[in-house]
Amino acid sequence: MARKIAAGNWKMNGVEADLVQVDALAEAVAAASCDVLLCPPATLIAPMAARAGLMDLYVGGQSCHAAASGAHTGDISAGMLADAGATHVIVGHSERRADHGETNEDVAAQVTAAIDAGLIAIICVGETEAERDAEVTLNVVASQLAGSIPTGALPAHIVVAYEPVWAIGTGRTPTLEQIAEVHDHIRSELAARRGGAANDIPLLYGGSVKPGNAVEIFAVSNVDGALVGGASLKASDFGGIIAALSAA
Ligand SMILES: O=C(CO)COP(=O)(O)O
Repeated sequence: MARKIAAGNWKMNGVEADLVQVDALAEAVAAASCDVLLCPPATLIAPMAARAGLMDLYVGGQSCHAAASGAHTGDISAGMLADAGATHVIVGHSERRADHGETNEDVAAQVTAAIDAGLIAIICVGETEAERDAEVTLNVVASQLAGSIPTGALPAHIVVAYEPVWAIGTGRTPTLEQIAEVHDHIRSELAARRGGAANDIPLLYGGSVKPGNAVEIFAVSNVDGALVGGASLKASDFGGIIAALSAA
């Protein structure tokens, strides 16, 4: 059985004053029966980790470079994220793939770097609206999985997040049947390569998850949690999602 994870991706939002949201999450985290992770901008990783103190809250990065160090202006390495207090890193988010031209090969190299630095890599996959309309969603997701996960990566070191691009920040979500179809497909694709160990890889759904739809999404087969954008910025919303996952 895979661990359950409620993960928040703050994207390029948040300044130090917003860390009060971490304090406000204390009760929800203390009551949680799932892992809780927040991925703030890199500038807030260290202060968030310090703020988390004795709380059972993991802190993660949103991206990392494949190299450990060197002449890569503006980039950050997995080792630097770990040094700042991160335990996880999101890789291959569709916004990185679109804004920075990251390919499956780039993502696979980042996953290797993350694991080498002792981080858990949260690998994002998902189709565009045009791909869904063309009925190639399952193929797209399968080829992203095949290309973005290095063969040597152990299940304990990776998490897969299914994030349909058209559902991100739009308030639209796939139907529960569509989520089940993709998550079941991801599980069987992983099992084809890794056998029974694939069952230990948490599969997160991401894209317009809110407290109001979390309960039904967490009841879907092979959904082990969520990667939450907008609703992770407010402790009251994210707390509701954590509670829904804990009860699932
Ligand atoms: O991209 C996402 C998380 O990585 C999802 O964002 P929203 O929850 O804002 O749709």
